[in-house]
Amino acid sequence: MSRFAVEHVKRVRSVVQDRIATDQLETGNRITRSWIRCLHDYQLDPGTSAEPEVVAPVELQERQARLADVQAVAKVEMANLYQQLAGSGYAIMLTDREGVLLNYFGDPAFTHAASKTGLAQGAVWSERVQGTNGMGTCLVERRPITVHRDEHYLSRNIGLSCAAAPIFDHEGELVGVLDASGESRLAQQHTLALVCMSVQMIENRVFLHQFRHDYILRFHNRPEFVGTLHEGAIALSLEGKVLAASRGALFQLGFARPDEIVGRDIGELFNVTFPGLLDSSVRRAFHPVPIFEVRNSARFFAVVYQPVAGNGVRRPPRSLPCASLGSACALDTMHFGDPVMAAHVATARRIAERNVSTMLLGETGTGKEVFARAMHQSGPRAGWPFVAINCASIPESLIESELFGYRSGAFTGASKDGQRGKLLQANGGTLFLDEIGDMPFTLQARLLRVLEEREVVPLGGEAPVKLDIRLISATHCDLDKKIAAGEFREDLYYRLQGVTLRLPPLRERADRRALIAHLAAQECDEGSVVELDDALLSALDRLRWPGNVRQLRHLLRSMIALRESDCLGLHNLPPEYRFESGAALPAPALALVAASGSPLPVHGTPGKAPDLALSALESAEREVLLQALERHAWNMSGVARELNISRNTLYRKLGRLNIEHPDKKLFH
Ligand SMILES: Nc1ncnc2c1ncn2[C@@H]1O[C@H](COP(=O)(O)OP(=O)(O)OP(=O)(O)O)[C@@H](O)[C@H]1O
Repeated sequence: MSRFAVEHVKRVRSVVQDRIATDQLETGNRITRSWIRCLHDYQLDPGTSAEPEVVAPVELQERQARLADVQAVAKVEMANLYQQLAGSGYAIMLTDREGVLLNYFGDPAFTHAASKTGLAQGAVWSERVQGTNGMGTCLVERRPITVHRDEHYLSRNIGLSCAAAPIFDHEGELVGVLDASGESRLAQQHTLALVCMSVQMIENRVFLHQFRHDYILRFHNRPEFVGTLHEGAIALSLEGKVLAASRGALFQLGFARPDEIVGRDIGELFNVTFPGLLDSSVRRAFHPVPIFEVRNSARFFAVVYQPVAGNGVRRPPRSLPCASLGSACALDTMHFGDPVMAAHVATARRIAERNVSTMLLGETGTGKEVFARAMHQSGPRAGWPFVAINCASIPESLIESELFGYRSGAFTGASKDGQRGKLLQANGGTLFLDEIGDMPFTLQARLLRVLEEREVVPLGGEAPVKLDIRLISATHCDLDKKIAAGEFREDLYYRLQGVTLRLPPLRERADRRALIAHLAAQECDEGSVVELDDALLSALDRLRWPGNVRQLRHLLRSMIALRESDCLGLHNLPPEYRFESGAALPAPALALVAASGSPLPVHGTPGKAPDLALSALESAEREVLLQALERHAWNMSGVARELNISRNTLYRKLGRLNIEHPDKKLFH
């Protein structure tokens, strides 16, 4: 035994005996308490040279099978965590509740040394067998813990540094431990925080998977956190009774144990009715809706996800709104009888279960992202993340790290904790690559390689991480032209477009009127009903809608917000829309006519000067854009943000509407 080991054994014995002599068995920190258990209760020799205990292969398989649900999810998270820590000599391990090591991801530099101490599959790391250690002591304490170097009880383990966090099931039962262990000199402060985040992710995903055949309410007090590891999740029966709640849900609602809310009606927790909540989730196309908690009136944002079809799916009662019947309904709301959209929905349903890459084409605002989300919702990946990345709005220099992530210290300015790229954030779920036509050419080759090999190597990292994603891409560009111009790789194009769906512009949709009524209903507050009279519907039906469904939604939103009564008519239509719809001449268009001295040509009239060949609506749009540009002192990012469009879309609009900076300087 080395001199350090001998001194360690002496120190452990003296600390424990001191405590026993002074009758302080229950006091002290967690490490001391653990040492006392080891010597006093388990009668372990801190200097033992006994071989590490390992279960037989058959027993290991049985234990792995018992925790199959957790293991399936944990493997992905372990790979992600390993990737974040790779190169720092760490191994990531999962144990069951008896401390038997079920899975091991090891840094090659560490694996050899680790196997000597028993850090290998099948080894038993309970406190009773291995003394004070991350996994075993975490199981006893039921809390996250780090056990660093000579805080270990056995002298043979003092070269290790372990960060471990417990994994609980939805009933609050401890099911296992996730642990990152490495050689102590490489110990990092933030390791325990990363392990805790991974555990939270595992618990959430296991919850979503286990209750995938039930309704699941996912919520947070910030809308952007719904769908992230910070969210709370509550599984609901068809009648709206709480079946189970995730740890995050209990925490946010201020409950200590699941049995405090299981069996309650959702209306006892939030000021909503279950059918109302289902309805508004579907109507809002699965964007979080505000709800209020009953006890403290705290505001949350929530989405109800529908049961995924499959064996054992219980049929919803007849009284629920049609839109909430079954998971396929997310796709149902994509059309109201338009034959092109109906065919697309049918295709999307046929490929819902298969991992076919899909390319969505269509003008801006036709609903490509909404459609992609509906596809995600209707497939088996619904409980997993939907991650959208807009290739046009991220500066070229950042796209690579956004997509692939990076290891700590990979480049100047990189966060010290590294970052998990969007590809890995989407692991298990769907990655939506919006505006793919604007992806820089050099990055296209790298993306293609990742898609072919189905694994990612983060910037500055060495170890590849397996990738399991469904890919949906979208663009308004003519990719054929881009390929011909050498701006888009043909091989990537074929890899992305397993199935191509072109979403029709709003002006070509045969179900325009029904869609208008549907969106108007979505824009109303719960409980209120707004009617659109025939004259208004006809006027809206005649418009050309360059901004498609997005523009329609915004117009309806402002008309509904400004209404004086619940029946909307032509008088509610803003003046700039009236001319084109045939209702009246719009004020901004009049101003333009007056300024130019010419009559205003209708849209597309040939032979006119380009700056005048604008429809009334385009003139109005031009006016609105000019005002926004003035407001933001011609700052493009500010204008794009205010109008909720990408910078690329904004530049396209400026070109189309002949808007130039007054000083003809470059836009910034
Ligand atoms: N089927 C739909 N149901 C409800 N709302 C829709 C639908 N389609 C589009 N919208 C509305 O239009 C807005 C724009 O949709 P989305 O972002 O999906 O369009 P897009 O084609 O991806 O646009 P862009 O090319 O500019 O990114 C959405 O925020 C939503 O409000």
